[in-house]
Amino acid sequence: MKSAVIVFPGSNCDRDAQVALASLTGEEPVMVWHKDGQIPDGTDLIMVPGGFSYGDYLRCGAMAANSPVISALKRHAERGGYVLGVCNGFQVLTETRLLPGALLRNAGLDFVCKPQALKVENSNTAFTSAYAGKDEISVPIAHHDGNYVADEETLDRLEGEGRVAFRYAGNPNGSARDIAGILSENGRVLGLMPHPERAIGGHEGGEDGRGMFESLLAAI
Ligand SMILES: NC(=O)CC[C@H](N)C(=O)O
Repeated sequence: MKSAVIVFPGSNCDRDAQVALASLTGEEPVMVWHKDGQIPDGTDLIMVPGGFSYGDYLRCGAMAANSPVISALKRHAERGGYVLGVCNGFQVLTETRLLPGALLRNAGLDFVCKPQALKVENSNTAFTSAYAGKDEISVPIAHHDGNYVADEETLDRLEGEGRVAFRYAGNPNGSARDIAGILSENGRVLGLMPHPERAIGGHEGGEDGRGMFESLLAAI
């Protein structure tokens, strides 16, 4: 599987993403500086990592969503390529409109940083098939703007189309309908606030994040 990780000024989970992809897919991802604007041909998966792109100024992800690499990201998604946006990456994907809705300040106004129980809401997707038969997993969260909102019609559509991939078991941030991660219409773009790349079985946050990479490997 050929993957790329986009790096913005202020990304801070890009190296975690690099380590997770290299160790779980067997191939080093290409690290793409956002200003270069180019994604190598033949890339299967683009990962938009977590962090504080442009210092979270204006709105989290808003400035990154206007950077030169975004047109290549959109072309990749339009061609049916896979995209995984984690935390700040999820915020970037909503700001680019590759995913619907928005991520607002946590309802409690605090930065939340802890292991988080998640319900696997749909294990019949390219990102979640490895979780089949597993209802609940634990993946770390670390954010201050994870409060997912969308209008009722959009939320109903996401649920009706099986595009809610993960829900929080114990809502940490006020997200509508406990939503932790959603898919695009074609099921190939996943945005989620929890960090699977920090839970791959090392010394950090357990190993329940591995399933997302293993599912992708099987799908691709
Ligand atoms: N870990 C992250 O990606 C943080 C995301 C974002 N900057 C927030 O705090 O909401």
